[in-house]
Amino acid sequence: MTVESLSWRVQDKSILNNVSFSVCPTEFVGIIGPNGAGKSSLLRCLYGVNVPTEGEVRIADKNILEYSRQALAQKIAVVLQEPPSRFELSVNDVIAMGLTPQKSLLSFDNHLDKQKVIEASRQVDLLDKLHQSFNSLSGGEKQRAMIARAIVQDTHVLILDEPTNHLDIRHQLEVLTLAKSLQVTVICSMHDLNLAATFCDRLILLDQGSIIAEGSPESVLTEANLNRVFDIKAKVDTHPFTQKLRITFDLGEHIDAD
Ligand SMILES: Nc1ncnc2c1ncn2[C@@H]1O[C@H](COP(=O)(O)OP(=O)(O)OP(=O)(O)O)[C@@H](O)[C@H]1O
Repeated sequence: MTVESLSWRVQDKSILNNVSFSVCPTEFVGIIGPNGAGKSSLLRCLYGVNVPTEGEVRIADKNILEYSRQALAQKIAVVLQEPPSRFELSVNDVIAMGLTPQKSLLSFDNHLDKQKVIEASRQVDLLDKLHQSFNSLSGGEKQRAMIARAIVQDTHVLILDEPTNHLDIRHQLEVLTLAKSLQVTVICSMHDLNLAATFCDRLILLDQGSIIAEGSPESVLTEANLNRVFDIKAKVDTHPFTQKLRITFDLGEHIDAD
């Protein structure tokens, strides 16, 4: 996926300014930045809901706006911050909806399809809830069901908008570990900088619609960048378990981060 000189304006307000980057196959890219920085707006451009005012998003060297809805759904699976609440369906049926883009209009679910749904529900720890109604799931369980739906969609690109919203810490780690293990390209907006440091190969730091820094977690999650963009005092050192970066922060009253 390549994003080229992308700008997006609404009602004469500039939300995204001249954003460019490329994502390599199987790379796990995190989009970070403060509230209102433009993370969700950028993701919506990547899956074709926001139409860029300037620039374009390309997959396999073709503008995504030139793909049909079904063709795009064969390329990109999306899990949003808030799971839809209108599904009067079982968990099994919601997950099985992920199979639709790969199928022709009149085909029925076969044994392999059923196996895919069972396997995905097992991966997100919902096997025992397959026959429960989707609406009766907790917020975190709904989120995991939507991730299972994205898994069965079987695309090369997975876009996750704050996927750990609603999840307890164990499920946060499990869902991100699972996303990383899928060996697909993942583009994921995140607020938790420690999870971003642990799971992402590359980070894009957005502020007021522009890329402030891009690169390895070590090059992006610097104390100077974090202090500037989030207006906090940050300390960056090494996580004792993972040996990745660990970020601790404060409004500046308790630490001296000079
Ligand atoms: N359709 C729209 N019409 C008007 N303004 C919009 C629209 N969509 C987004 N915005 C504005 O664009 C800015 C960026 O919003 P966006 O949701 O992309 O930020 P974000 O980085 O995802 O924020 P958060 O971390 O709070 O989820 C915000 O100021 C928002 O109000």
